[in-house]
Amino acid sequence: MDITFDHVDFTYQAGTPFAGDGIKDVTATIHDGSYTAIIGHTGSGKSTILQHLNALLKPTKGTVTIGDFKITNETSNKNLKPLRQKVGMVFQFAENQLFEQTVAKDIAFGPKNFGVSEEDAAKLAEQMVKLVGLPDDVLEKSPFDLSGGQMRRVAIAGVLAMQPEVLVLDEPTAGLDPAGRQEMMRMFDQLHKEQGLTIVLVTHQMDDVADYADHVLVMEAGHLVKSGSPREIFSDEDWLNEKQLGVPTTTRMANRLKRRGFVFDPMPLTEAELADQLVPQLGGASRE
Ligand SMILES: Nc1ncnc2c1ncn2[C@@H]1O[C@H](COP(=O)(O)OP(=O)(O)OP(=O)(O)O)[C@@H](O)[C@H]1O
Repeated sequence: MDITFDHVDFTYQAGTPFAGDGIKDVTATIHDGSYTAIIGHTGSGKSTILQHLNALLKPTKGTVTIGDFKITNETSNKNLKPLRQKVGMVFQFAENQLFEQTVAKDIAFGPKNFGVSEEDAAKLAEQMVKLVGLPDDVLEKSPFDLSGGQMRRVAIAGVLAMQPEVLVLDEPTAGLDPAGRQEMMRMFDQLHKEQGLTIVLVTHQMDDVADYADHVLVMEAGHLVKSGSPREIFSDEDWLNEKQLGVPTTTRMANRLKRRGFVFDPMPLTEAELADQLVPQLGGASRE
C-alpha cells in the first residue's frame, strides 16, 4: 500500500488567531514495502506528517492517499476504522499507553475492539510477545512490573496485534540505553524484512537512518526540502552542514579520512562498507 502526499498543507487551529503552519505544500510518496526515515530539526513537521498517515490529522489543503483511502479536508471520520488497522502508530514513549492488568490483556485489547474473538485475540497476544522478543512468561505479568524496554516492547506488540501493513515509529528508541536501542532497531528491521512491513521512522539518529532506511525525507520548517536514498542524502556533506543536520558516524569518519588522502567511492554509510574500502588502502586484504 503506497502512501502519497499531494500538495498537502496542514494548519494547526486553522481559522483562529492561533493558527500555525504544521506542514506546507508537501508532495511525497512512501512506497509499499519501503523503510522510510523522516529527519529534520525540532518543529520541522515530522510528527505532523506522521499523524496524516492514518488520518489522525486531515490535510487543510491537498490530498493524502493511503492505499484505497483518499483523505482530504472534507473526509468524514466515519469509515476510517479499517485505515487505523492498516497503519499502526508507535508514538514516543509508547509504554505510557499501557493500562491493562496483564500483558496478555493489553495486547489483546486492540484486536478485541476490532471484533476479533477473545480466543483469537489471546492467541495473537502469544504470537506478538514472541515477535517482539519477549519470553512467554510475561503474558500473565502486569506490564507495570516489567523494565522500561520490555514495557515498550509490549506496547509495540499491541500495535502489531492489529496486523498492520505499515508501522509508523516516532523516535521509538528515545530514552533506551545504547544496547536496548540497538536491539529494538534490529527488531524493527526483522519485522520489515521477515513480515514485509512498510516502516516509517522519525528519528534524530543518523546512524539508524544509514543502517536501516532505504528512503529518506528531509523536513525543514514545514517543507519537504529533500528526498532520496540515504546515500544520496548523506553524500552532500556541505548541504548537511549548512542545514546543521548530522551525518552517520561512519560517513563523518570517512569524510575526515578523505581529507587525509584516503579515497572512497561511493562514500561508505555503514561500518562494513567503511571497512571494505579502508582495509585495501591500508595494505590489507578486503573482506571479500
Ligand atoms: N498542537 C499544536 N498546535 C499548534 N501548533 C503546533 C501543534 N503541534 C505542532 N505545532 C507546530 O507545527 C510545526 C511542526 O511541528 P511538528 O511537531 O510536526 O514538528 P516535529 O518535526 O515533529 O518536531 P519534534 O522533533 O520536536 O517532534 C511547529 O511549528 C510546531 O510548533
